[in-house]
Amino acid sequence: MKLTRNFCIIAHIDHGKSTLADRLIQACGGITQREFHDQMLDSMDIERERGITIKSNTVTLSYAAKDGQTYQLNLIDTPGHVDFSHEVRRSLMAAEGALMVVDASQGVEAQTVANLYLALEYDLELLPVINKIDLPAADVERVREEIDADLGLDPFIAIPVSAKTGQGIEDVLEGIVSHLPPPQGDPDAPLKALIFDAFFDKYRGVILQCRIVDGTLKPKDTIHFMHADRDFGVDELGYNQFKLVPKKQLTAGEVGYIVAGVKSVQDIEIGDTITLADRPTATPIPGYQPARQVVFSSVYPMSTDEYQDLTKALEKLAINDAALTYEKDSSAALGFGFRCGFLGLLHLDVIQERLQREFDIGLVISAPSVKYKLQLKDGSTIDIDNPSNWPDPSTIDAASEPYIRAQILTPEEYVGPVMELCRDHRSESQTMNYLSAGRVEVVSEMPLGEVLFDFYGKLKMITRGYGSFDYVPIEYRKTDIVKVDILVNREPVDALAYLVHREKSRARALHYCEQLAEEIPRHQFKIPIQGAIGGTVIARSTIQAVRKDVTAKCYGGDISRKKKLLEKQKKGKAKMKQFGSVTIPQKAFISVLRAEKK
Ligand SMILES: Nc1nc2c(ncn2[C@@H]2O[C@H](COP(=O)(O)OP(=O)(O)OP(=O)(O)O)[C@@H](O)[C@H]2O)c(=O)[nH]1
Repeated sequence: MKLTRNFCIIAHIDHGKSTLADRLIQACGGITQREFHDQMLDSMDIERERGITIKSNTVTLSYAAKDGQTYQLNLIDTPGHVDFSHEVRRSLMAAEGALMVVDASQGVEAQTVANLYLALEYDLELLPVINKIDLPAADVERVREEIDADLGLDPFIAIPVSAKTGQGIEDVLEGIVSHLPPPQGDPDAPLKALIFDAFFDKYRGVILQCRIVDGTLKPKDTIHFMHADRDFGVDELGYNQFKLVPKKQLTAGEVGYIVAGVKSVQDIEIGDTITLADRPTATPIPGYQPARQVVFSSVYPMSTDEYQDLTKALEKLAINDAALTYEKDSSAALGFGFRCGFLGLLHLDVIQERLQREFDIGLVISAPSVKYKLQLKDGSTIDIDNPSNWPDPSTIDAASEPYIRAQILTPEEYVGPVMELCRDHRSESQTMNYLSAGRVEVVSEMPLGEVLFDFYGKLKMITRGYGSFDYVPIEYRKTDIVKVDILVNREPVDALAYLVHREKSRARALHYCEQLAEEIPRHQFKIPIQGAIGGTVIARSTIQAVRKDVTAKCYGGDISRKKKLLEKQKKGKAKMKQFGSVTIPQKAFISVLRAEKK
């Protein structure tokens, strides 16, 4: 155990966590140059395109240090986005130390601080790494000052590196060995191990990633999941070295994989403690938190023929993503679909893209919503995340919605606009802390529902890209929420209904109406589009009538051209939805929601 180091890399998004991980792996000969390709740990296509690490992966490296000893380094990768903070927590729980990467040109940002707090919560030893020193804008001394003043870490142990050129990588490996502590634990005690991740393999079922805290685990042992209260027999265990490398045992302090006949990640709970069924430990590892879905949205296939495909696709995605929940939902306008729960807006985006890209299903997705708590006049309380379940307003006594504490770091000159942005998004309190190097931390308590749509994009715009943002959920607070219906030709399109604070209801309804008026083609009659609360119309626009003959310009002469045009029109129709007598293109739904997210 003295020769083992379990560590994570934490960083603000884009500061180079994945690139540094790749470099460390390469330096330890974890993979040959030929096999090596950039962003090794980001395996999914979408992740690679977006440059965001979503599923954590772990890898065991062997490092021959300058002291003549060979160390086993377990690098536990962590996702880099607020949506996945519970996954970050689990990774941190599996480690004793963390490399805290700070970009030498950007300095400390919101997620650097948020990650620092998380790491301190789990008592991790931190080793600061100043990355991207090859950049002309790199300012290592300024970043050292920030590490001291803003993070409270020892600036003199910070290691300057370039994950791009490889400069300083050896120093990082030496720093890991000398600065981060080895694990502790008793190999003879009853088994206590943390399941910190899991992924699904077509041939082997679920591969569990675990950190053994105490005890020893061997093939053929029966493991017991303490929170899920389920037993599984261990078929195989070993180290993750890009390939799964089977071993005879995993023991206290080690990190490795387990194959145990688990069929779907939904069958177990990540973050759970496993122990031996016939010699259990008395208490699970503390700090367990189940994944929390905070954003909900309905997903419908564009064409009802695709419902089965959508069902299968969601099943497949959920097998590998324990944080995705879905249940049957139906809409008068769109037919059968699913109500899905997500960790945040990015998680929703990723799932939506995968459904469309990997499974090629045309989708209509309703406006994302948070979960509201309602106190009814009959004394009961209900949770509502779906506008279609919104009760008659006269039965509601009080409503509350989830609030967050948002933490924004911005250069001083943008503080005014940032505060204004927060106020525009119903911020209830704002405090400012002046940091080093002319930066300010703005802490604001505001509704989660307000940051779902356009907050992050606007923040980036008003701070010219320098502002950064993170948040933690805090509590539910009283609110005044209304349900807005969107009516096309006087018929409500239920998939477009949304829940919103009364103050914001008109502006959003206007936006919907205008957007739909732009996207819905003219029909042979006039189409009113309205936003309404109950029976009261709060916004409206109109699509004028037109009579359109697509073949008119063919002078009747060219038959094949005429055919082609009709064919084209037919194809176009496949992407249209019929609502009463009005045809709405899929594009219209998408653009209403898109514009909202910006
Ligand atoms: N010039 C320079 N660029 C770097 C260096 N390290 C990383 N980058 C670049 O910075 C960008 C972000 O790097 P990533 O490794 O993807 O960052 P990350 O922190 O893992 O980002 P997420 O996975 O999205 O959390 C990429 O374009 C890298 O090529 C470096 O040392 N020098």
